[in-house]
Amino acid sequence: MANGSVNGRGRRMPERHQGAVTVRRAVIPPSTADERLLDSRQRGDWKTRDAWRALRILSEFVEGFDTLADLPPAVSIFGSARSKPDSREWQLAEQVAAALARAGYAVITGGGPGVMEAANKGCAEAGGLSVGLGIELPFEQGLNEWVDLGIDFRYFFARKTMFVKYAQAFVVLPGGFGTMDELFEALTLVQTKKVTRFPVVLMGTWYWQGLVDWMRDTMATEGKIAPADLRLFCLTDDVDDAVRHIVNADAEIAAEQEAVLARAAAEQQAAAAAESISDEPATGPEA
Ligand SMILES: CC(C)=CCNc1ncnc2c1ncn2[C@@H]1O[C@H](COP(=O)(O)O)[C@@H](O)[C@H]1O
Repeated sequence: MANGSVNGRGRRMPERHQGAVTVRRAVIPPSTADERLLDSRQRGDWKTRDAWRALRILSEFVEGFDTLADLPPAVSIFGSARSKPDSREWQLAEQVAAALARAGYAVITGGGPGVMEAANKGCAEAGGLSVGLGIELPFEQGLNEWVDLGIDFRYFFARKTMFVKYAQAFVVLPGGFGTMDELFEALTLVQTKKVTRFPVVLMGTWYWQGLVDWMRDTMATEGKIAPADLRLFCLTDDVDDAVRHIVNADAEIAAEQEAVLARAAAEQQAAAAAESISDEPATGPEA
């Protein structure tokens, strides 16, 4: 990720974060790690370079898992990097993040500007843990100032794993390609049962209603999704509604997990009791 930080003379200087590494001015390479990995024109040296890259990719997972393992329950919030503070989605992001923080959730965003910044701000100001998972980009940018725990990633796919692994739910506000990518990845994971019972809340009915109508009238009608798939997300502009949806889903999952544990414990107890009966010496008239 690139960032313009301010030097001693108050001037902005070009800066890029590449995972743990920060480079400035002439040392900034002309492309990003993702771009170099995905560029198939350099296939000739894949055996040596890609093998090394695999270790670097692994290290991003290790860094992410290590840093985020102790996170409290969290919600990932997505939305446009281009939204301005006076936009409806900025306001909504700030409010829902604050409400989630008050409900005890950490908030995870992409750490960038726009809706991400709004969500980090809402969370931080409400006293929640505000997390930003930044990404190395070819143009100047940095973690927004409201991120209190930040990790910079080189690779989009390693970063995306963290959004899912360390969140209990997704809230998706109006956005462009990046937001669509994150929304549909989440829906695909739930639809294919790679993650179970993962609430996805769409906020901003003025923006999403057209897409939801198209999903119902075209996608479902033409059999590309099941009608039940339309229930994998909820659409609301009401902050309390959104938080309630997430809290209720969480409570249901916790109750289900408790029931599974209780069943397993009861089965274990029954098996142990049966074993002790069969171990007892036989008594009776013939004994
Ligand atoms: C001004 C600008 C384009 C900055 C880009 N800076 C970014 N910084 C961090 N995450 C990003 C950025 N752009 C896209 N993303 C990712 O994609 C989503 C937003 O993409 P979009 O603006 O909807 O398509 C975010 O939720 C985020 O995870």
